[in-house]
Amino acid sequence: GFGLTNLLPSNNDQRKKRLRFLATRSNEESSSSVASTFEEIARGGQAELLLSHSSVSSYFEPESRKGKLLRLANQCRHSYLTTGIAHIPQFVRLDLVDKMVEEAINLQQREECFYSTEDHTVYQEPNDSSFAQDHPRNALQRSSKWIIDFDRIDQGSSPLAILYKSPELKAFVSYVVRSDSEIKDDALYTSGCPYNAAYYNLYEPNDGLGWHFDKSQFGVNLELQPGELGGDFELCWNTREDDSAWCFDKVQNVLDVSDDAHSPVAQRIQDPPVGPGSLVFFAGARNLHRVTPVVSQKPRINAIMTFETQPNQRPNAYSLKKFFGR
Ligand SMILES: O=C(O)CCC(=O)C(=O)O
Ligand SMILES: [Fe+2]
Repeated sequence: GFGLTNLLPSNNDQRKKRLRFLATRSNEESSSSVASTFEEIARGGQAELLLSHSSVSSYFEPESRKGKLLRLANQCRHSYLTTGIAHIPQFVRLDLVDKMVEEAINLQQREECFYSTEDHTVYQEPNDSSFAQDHPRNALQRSSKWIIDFDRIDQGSSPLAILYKSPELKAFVSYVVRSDSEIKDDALYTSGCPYNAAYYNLYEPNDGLGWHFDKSQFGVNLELQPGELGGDFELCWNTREDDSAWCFDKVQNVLDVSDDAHSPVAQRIQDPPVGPGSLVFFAGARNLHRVTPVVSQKPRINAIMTFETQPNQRPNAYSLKKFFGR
């Protein structure tokens, strides 16, 4: 399904009417008040907890240990470490969720987007001809979705860009995801890539994402318009011990039996029941994950924010070409 054709009525007059409606709506929006700082964005959602301490560096110091924020952070950290996923419902308010949904749809209408349809390997690495074509190293996955990448988002006014670039969010993400005992340095960086730093995903009917490992080290998923039917996020916990191990046997196992509900692999698939505004931390570089095909008409929309342990990191050319068209 191609987005524009699905979103707009097929009748020409109706299409024009719909476009006029969308245009008026976006004019009205820009004249209404827009949240332009992290503080404004955080109000009214669980993200507000990130404002409850005066400086970012004091969030997690002993004197605030009894705080709600630390409890939430520790719950997330524990869940992330033991299941590869942590879920915070209602992290951002619904009016901001609506703003982001509208931003994504408006950019898609203006064709500021890329529809990825190419098959890809699980590892997001080019084919290696020293392995058979059906070996997990080369096995192809079918995916399709729209991406509105970071470069297409208004850096000054988009709530997504403001959220992504805020030191408050980064400090929180760092606390949750960088808790492995082998990691001494807890620094975390936003991406050096102008495209995959933070982006919107739009899945229309039949769109979905095959099994894959992420190229960015840490991914945080902000759910905006979860799929009504289909479009489930599934993560297979413990697929590989580190970001570069191949673990062909485990990967093969997931590819072979994951659709069998009684298989041990299926039981390791995490699928949190998310709602609009949910924040989901997922260890996507280490754990195979996918999005099942969307069945209902309403598109599934979310935003992915990526973080790295080193500054100026970028995904490889393969991933940029296949998914971002860049
Ligand atoms: O859309 C999702 O829920 C997951 C997206 C994802 O895995 C990705 O963009 O790499
Ligand atoms: Fe992913």
